[in-house]
Amino acid sequence: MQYEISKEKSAEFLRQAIQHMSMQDAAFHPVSYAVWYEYSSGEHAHLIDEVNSLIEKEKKLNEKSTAQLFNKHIASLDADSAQNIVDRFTHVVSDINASTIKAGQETTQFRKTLDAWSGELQQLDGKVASHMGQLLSETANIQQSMHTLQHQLQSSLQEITDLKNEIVKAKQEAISDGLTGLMNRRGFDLALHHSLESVSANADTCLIIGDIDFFKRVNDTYGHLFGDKVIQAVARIMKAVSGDLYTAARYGGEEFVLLLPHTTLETAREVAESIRQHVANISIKNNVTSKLISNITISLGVTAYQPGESTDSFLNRADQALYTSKAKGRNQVTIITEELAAA
Ligand SMILES: Nc1nc2c(ncn2[C@@H]2O[C@H](COP(=O)(O)OP(=O)(O)OP(=O)(O)O)[C@@H](O)[C@H]2O)c(=O)[nH]1
Repeated sequence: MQYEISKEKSAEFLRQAIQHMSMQDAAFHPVSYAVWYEYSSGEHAHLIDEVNSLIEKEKKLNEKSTAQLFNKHIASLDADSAQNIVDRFTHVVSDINASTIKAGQETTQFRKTLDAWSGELQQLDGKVASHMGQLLSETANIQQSMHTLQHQLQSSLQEITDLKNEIVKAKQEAISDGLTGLMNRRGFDLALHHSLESVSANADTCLIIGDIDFFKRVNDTYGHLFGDKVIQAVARIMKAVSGDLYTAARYGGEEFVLLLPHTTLETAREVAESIRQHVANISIKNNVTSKLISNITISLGVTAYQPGESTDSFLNRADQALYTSKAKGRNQVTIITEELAAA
């Protein structure tokens, strides 16, 4: 879905969407707003066809058919697009809410004025007093409708807040690893791109890739659950070593990465060496035999970013360093500089 449209055009879609929504049986909420916004934008031929045929059959869309349309045509959007829809809806509802509050205040003032006049006019002319009574009762009805609308808008705003929180949570979950709480590969790739795009990215940005040694054997010998505990223990080390300075992630099954901005290759090597040593000191209880298992090791590769190179080339060089460590017997750190990689 494209959102690169002019403000005027999007305001026009909003206006049309609200008009359509007001004619349906479904309440005003982000889901129906999203359906009608997309309908009004004219972008989704399938959505438009289905809405038109539903309206032809049912006259109005109810909650169920609106939710079905949303799930079928809109729920597949990514978190950013969903966020976009919610943000736009928040603005619309907040604006309407503000106008309603203002209109409510004006109606209250109007009623007060009528009340004051009513007393005076009653003494003068019975007919005028009767018209005044009608005006007062109609104003009271308007006031009641305003209260109801305000109440509905307040619940819409609450619903939007809940939805926003869910989106924030979904976004967070999309970039974190469930087993370790570290960033996952997707999150790391985003962080890496972001970091390398920044003007301060230079040769003092380093990357460490680590891979637990013979991990298949760990799983085969002690079981998958024990393997998970090992992964979690290594993740804790990565987290502790990173602090606020570096970005750590679980890049794959038993593979970890660490991005070190503003760090020399020598410091990165020391960090990698410290990770290696900490992992070699891991000791985990095997719940089946109650014995402590401590022969866990990790191989690591380290390299420095070469200004202008692609993220793939940066990652590949670190990977090359890691596999040199594996090939040389594991449980060690290898550094590859640009010159060595080219050789
Ligand atoms: N317990 C557990 N195992 C996993 C997980 N993800 C991947 N693995 C296992 O990790 C193992 C990786 O094995 P390999 O890629 O063959 O490598 P390795 O045995 O570590 O050997 P080297 O890397 O050459 O030292 C596989 O057996 C996967 O099943 C996970 O989340 N939990």
